[in-house]
Amino acid sequence: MLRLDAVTVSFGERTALDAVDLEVAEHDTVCVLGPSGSGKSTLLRVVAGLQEVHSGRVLLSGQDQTGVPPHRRGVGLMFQDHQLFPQRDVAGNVGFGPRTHGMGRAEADRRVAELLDLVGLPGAGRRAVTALSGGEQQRVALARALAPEPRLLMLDEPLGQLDRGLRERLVVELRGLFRRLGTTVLAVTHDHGEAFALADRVVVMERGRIAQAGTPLEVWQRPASAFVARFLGFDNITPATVDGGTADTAWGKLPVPDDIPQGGGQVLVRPGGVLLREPREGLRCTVEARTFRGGDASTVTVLLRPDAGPPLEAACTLRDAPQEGAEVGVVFDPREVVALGDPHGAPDAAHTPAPRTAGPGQGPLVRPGPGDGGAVSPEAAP
Ligand SMILES: Nc1ncnc2c1ncn2[C@@H]1O[C@H](COP(=O)(O)OP(=O)(O)OP(=O)(O)O)[C@@H](O)[C@H]1O
Repeated sequence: MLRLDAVTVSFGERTALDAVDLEVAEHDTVCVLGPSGSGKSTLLRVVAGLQEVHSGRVLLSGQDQTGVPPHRRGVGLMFQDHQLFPQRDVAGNVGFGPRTHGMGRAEADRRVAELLDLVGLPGAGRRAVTALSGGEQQRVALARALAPEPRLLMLDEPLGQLDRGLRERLVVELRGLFRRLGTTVLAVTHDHGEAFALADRVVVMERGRIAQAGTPLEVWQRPASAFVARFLGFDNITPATVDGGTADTAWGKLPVPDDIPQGGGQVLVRPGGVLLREPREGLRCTVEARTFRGGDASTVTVLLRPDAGPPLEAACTLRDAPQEGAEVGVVFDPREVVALGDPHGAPDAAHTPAPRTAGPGQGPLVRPGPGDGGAVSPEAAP
């Protein structure tokens, strides 16, 4: 459906997109994730035809879009701030695209009613958009973006301004809606929880480049670099030398999975792999703090200060969480130890899945769950 070939965009000295290759298969939802300034919005603008490329090409359904103006590309774009027309009512907003494309009034009215049903606002056509809640405006904006039946729907921080509870609900609804309609979606967000809940594939950007692309589960289970791991909220990262079944680290010798690359590099230990024991066992640590993870008060992150090495985070249930100031021992679960690629963010070839162009329904769905501030969290992943 969509292909970017080595797309580069520069603003003066600043390279916003640096030879980006990307594919989005028909019916897939791809979420582009990344910190502020990593190039996410520029990527959408390039596909929409709102931003010229300095080199490379954008292809939609195999056709080079060079020189094709935005309104002829057949893509829909929904911005973070909705950009609804305040002087028009809900129906006027949703019907705007079809009407300007020459659809008759009766047919456009039917379409508007259909779309309002679809987004959960049946009968809201005559309401003033200024009198709607943020979540309702969001739905109207979505219905308006869907109305011209774009071959590709692009969403820029679609749930960015909504409160957390609403985002959690809407992200599940959106996913269901896109599945039912078979819409092809390219969305950008800086919230990894949202991306993991919505996407068949996620693309993590770092300074204008793709740091990793894969299914949510692949990226979550095997972050390709320290940058990706830290962006996903993992902090237990340390240099390591792997020899056989152990890694020599600042925390001592860690057991590692059999398939981990040998030699020098960095490892990540996911918090679930930091197991709390009696103080006599394993690496001795002091409990510095305990924090709740997102909305799930039963899961706690325990921040540990080890006798040796950088701080560690352990995940455990509230029931099992030791008190602040307590002394504990830590042992490591090798299944939660992951080798990371280049610390500067270049993908580790061994762990970066090749871009996939599969059809719908093949990506794992990571259900909303507890998270550290995100709308939904991939921590619910298996
Ligand atoms: N019109 C412009 N003129 C100059 N620099 C720009 C322009 N648009 C974007 N940039 C720069 O290009 C880089 C990428 O910007 P972009 O808006 O794509 O990032 P982003 O990942 O969407 O960020 P955010 O999450 O903050 O929206 C940034 O360094 C930004 O300052």
